[in-house]
Amino acid sequence: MSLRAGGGVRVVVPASTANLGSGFDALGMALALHDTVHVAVTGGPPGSAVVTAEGEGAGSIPTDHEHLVVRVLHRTWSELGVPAPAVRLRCRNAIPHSRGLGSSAAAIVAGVAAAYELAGFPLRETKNLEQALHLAADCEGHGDNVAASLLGGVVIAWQEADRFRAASLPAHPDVHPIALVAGGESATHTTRGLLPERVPHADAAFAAGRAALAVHALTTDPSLLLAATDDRLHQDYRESAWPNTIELVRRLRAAGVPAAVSGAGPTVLALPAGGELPRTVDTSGFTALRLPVDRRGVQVISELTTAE
Ligand SMILES: Nc1ncnc2c1ncn2[C@@H]1O[C@H](COP(=O)(O)OP(=O)(O)O)[C@@H](O)[C@H]1O
Ligand SMILES: N[C@@H](CCOP(=O)(O)O)C(=O)O
Repeated sequence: MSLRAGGGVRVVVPASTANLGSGFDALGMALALHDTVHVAVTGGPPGSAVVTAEGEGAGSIPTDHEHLVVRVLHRTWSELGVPAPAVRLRCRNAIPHSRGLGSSAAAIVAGVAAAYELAGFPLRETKNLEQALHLAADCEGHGDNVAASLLGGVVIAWQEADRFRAASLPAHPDVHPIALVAGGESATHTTRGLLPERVPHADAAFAAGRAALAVHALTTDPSLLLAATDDRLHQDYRESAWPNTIELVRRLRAAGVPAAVSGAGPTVLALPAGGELPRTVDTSGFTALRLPVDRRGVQVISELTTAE
């Protein structure tokens, strides 16, 4: 692939559900709902960008160098030490924005992945993949959702010194995610502002046990998902932003369904045994989407394009 006019890539990137209840900023899972971004290198003024988008966010997101994917392309090329060419982007967005399904993380991963591949740093090489993960997490501010979109499967994200790292594990075949997508929006940076500086030691210990259990439950023994998805680190602190979301999580859990806020909300993630929600729980106001786990993470395909 090449940064010369005529080079291009198609990037297909999955949504994510972060936190999984107990694993605030540490656990994520990729979901089979995908955005597609075509990036073409053109012969226009270096650094310029023209974006067309259809689907989610079309009409409200920028169509120039302020577009999130373009900003990330530029930052990535700058870090790689290569000059930014002119680009044309075509985006088909299926991931709803500001709902807790990782739309910004997916856009960031699309930008980093496209920039790496076009600059000749393929993500199949471990060193490039590790650097790309760090850069994407640094753009997002935490690693859980970008790691899921980049790597697929169930991810564990952590930091060593200032370095973001992640590992991906395959989900158990009996994990059947249902996203109950809320009608309203909630910006992640707003609800991060509702979190306290400190939490009680007992809650930290509770979270450590349940998050470790969540890895076991998601990969090996889904019968433990109800206990594993119980949270004390973020959901209740954010309740004022989406009371209906918290109420639905409580009703599902009272009915024995493993449920948590998806990412920073307001969507609810349910992981019912057998993949069916009980009819007794009223989910009105939310749209249920069955979204299998995406196992592959971001896919980058080389494309030849027209140069202008
Ligand atoms: N595909 C996209 N293209 C451009 N910008 C995007 C895209 N997806 C998300 N964004 C930006 O990210 C914002 C949503 O980010 P955030 O509040 O973190 O919610 P989410 O949980 O959906 O990631 C959108 O309002 C938009 O500004
Ligand atoms: N751990 C983060 C996850 C945010 O995910 P998003 O998909 O809602 O952006 C948080 O809870 O803030």
